[in-house]
Amino acid sequence: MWIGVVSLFPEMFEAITCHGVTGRAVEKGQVTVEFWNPRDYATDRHRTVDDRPYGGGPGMLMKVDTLRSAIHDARARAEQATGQRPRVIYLSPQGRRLDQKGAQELASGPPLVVVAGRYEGIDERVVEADIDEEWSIGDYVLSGGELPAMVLIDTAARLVPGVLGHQDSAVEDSFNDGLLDCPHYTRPEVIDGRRVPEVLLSGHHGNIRRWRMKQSLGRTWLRRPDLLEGKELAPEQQALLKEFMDEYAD
Ligand SMILES: NC(=O)c1ccc(NCc2cccc(O)c2)nc1
Repeated sequence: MWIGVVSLFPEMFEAITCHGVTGRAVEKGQVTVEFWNPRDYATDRHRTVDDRPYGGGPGMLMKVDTLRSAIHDARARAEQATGQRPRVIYLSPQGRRLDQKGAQELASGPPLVVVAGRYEGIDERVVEADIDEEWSIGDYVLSGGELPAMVLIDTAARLVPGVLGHQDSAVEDSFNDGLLDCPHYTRPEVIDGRRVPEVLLSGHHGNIRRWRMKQSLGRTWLRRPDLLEGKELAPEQQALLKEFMDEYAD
C-alpha cells in the first residue's frame, strides 16, 4: 500500500512509521509512506505557509500556492510509484465518518494522498479542485489533521494482507463482522480473586469459539445496540444472543 502525506509536521508520523505493526510494515516495504511539506515550497524569507481568511474572522488558513504545489507533487509521485491515480483525502470534521468498513475500502483501493490541515483548514476551492474525498475520524476538532491522518493510515495499513501476524487476527478484530470484541484473558489465572472463564482453560475449541461469539453478540447488544440494527445474524448467532439475553435478564 502506497501512501503520500502532505503535512507541515511530517515528523509527527514517526508514531506510525517507526513503531509497532505499522512500523514493521513500513520496514518490510508492505506499506510505503512518503511526505511532502508545504513549507518546502515557500519562496519568501519567512517561509510563509498560512494566509488570512477573506471576510475576516479569527485564525488563518493554509496558504494556497504552497499547499497546492505539495499536493500536486505527491499526486505525481503516487502515479509514478504505483502506475495508479491516487485518491486524495482531506481530514476534517466535515468529512465522511471513518469506520472499519471504510478502512477496508481504503486498504483495498488505489494509493492514497492524505492531506493534513492546520490552522482553520484550507480554501474551499482547493477542496473542490484538488481533494477527492473528505474524511473525519469523529465529531470533534483537533489542532491539526495529522492525528486523524495517522488514525486513517493505521487502520487501513493493518488490513493490508501480510501486515498482521496471522491474518485471522484482522478478521477476529473488534468491529469485524460489525460486532464488538469479546473479553480477552492471559496469565495469571487469578487476578485479585477474579478467575479466567473456565471454558477458555478447557481446550475445547468449539466451546471457546461459541463462548467468544456469544460474548461479542452480548456486549454489542448491551453497549452498542445500534450496531445490531438491521444486521442479519446467522441462526447460531441468533441463538447465542438469545442465550445471553436470557441469562442477563435472570
Ligand atoms: N474529526 C476530524 O477528523 C478532524 C480533522 C481535522 C481536524 N483539525 C484540522 C482541521 C482541518 C480542517 C478544518 C478544521 O476545522 C480543522 N480536527 C478534526
